[in-house]
Amino acid sequence: MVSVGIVGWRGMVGSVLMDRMVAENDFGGFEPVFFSTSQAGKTGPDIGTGPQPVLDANDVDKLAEMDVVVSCQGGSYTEQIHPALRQRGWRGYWIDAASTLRMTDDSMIVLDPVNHRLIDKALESGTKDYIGGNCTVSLMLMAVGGLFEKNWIEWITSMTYQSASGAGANNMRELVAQMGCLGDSAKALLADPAVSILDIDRQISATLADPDFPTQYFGAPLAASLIPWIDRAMENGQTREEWKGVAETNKILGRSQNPIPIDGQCVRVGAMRCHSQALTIKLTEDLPLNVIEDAIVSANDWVTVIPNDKATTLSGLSPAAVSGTLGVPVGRVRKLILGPDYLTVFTVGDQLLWGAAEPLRRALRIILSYLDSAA
Ligand SMILES: NC(=O)C1=CN([C@@H]2O[C@H](COP(=O)(O)OP(=O)(O)OC[C@H]3O[C@@H](n4cnc5c(N)ncnc54)[C@H](OP(=O)(O)O)[C@@H]3O)[C@@H](O)[C@H]2O)C=CC1
Ligand SMILES: N[C@@H](CC(=O)OP(=O)(O)O)C(=O)O
Repeated sequence: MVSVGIVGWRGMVGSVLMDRMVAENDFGGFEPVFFSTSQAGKTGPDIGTGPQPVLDANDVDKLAEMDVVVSCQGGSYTEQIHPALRQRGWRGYWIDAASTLRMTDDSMIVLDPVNHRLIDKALESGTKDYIGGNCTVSLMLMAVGGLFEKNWIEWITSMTYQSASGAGANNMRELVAQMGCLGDSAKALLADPAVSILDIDRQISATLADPDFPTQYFGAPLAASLIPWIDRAMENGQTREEWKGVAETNKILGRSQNPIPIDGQCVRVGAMRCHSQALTIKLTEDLPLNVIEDAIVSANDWVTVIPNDKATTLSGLSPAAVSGTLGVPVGRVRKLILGPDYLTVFTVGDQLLWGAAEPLRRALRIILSYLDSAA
């Protein structure tokens, strides 16, 4: 039976992955083996088949016994373990959430509703590293993959509204702590309807500026504010998150030789786990909106078009509405006054599901079924 080593199952992305695998009955037909850098010898996650022993995730010999390794452990783990495994001749499949291997020549970025055909080709040609894409990129492609498929996109500029979860579990906690701190500081003033809103605003501003305001992880207030910087600086003035938009999208689409220009500003906002994006799309031709919407919704089973009215937008096109679901709504679809070939859309998606865990569990299924058919 195929053995699948799972590393990083305790973390945020890994826990979402475990939940999805249990929900989809993915555990079956292979032998799961759980690894941890800190819990070796303890009991693993409950996957409905009784307690699982946990092995040491730094034990390269044990990992090398696996046919497939799935890692949600993070980039430094990948940097250390992946080369060690390959150097000792391991030819197994490596599926990873971390960005480390995404742009290597030997890897495939997996987002099967968009690039299943390329994944199949990669399997046939012997590719062994299958890496989940950047969350913002994967969610953008889930939203408007239909327009890419039709070759209707000349370029895109994306303005993002990215959730705290993209920065990690501690950052999510810090966002909630910041919200709590602000709420507490204004509580007495809010209780008195006669208090001026400007007094409340002054109180909030003072709390945001207080040296004790919790900013250890974000480095700045996020609640009642935003942070227009994600990831590290690139030499050309982009942040790395912005660079990933063009680099990863074109790799996922297999267009590295003939890339579609994509650029914009990536901004952290006070949402918990859904990234939102406003896209300006330069179309290759003037297409009617109904034709555009048809192409968007027919691209995959999760994307929907939200009618461009206030009530439906408020109820269906927000992080609050989408959080914890696999749905990828696309709304505010209209032509810009810039011209008939300038389209704008707004889209929201769960950053931990389609943005991280879901492409990995589906890549595992594809690889297992490939191994099964090759056996
Ligand atoms: N966060 C995100 O939204 C996204 C993350 N990714 C990538 O996924 C990878 C993992 O990210 P993420 O899940 O956020 O990382 P986490 O920090 O949540 O988890 C990583 C590891 O930390 C260890 N750990 C230490 N203390 C705890 C604890 N109290 N609870 C749970 N785990 C703990 C666990 O390893 P051990 O069992 O060995 O102790 C765990 O596997 C990163 O490479 C990231 O780039 C990709 C897309 C989106
Ligand atoms: N950088 C993303 C999250 C993430 O982990 O991205 P990547 O997998 O590309 O490092 C964000 O902060 O929202």
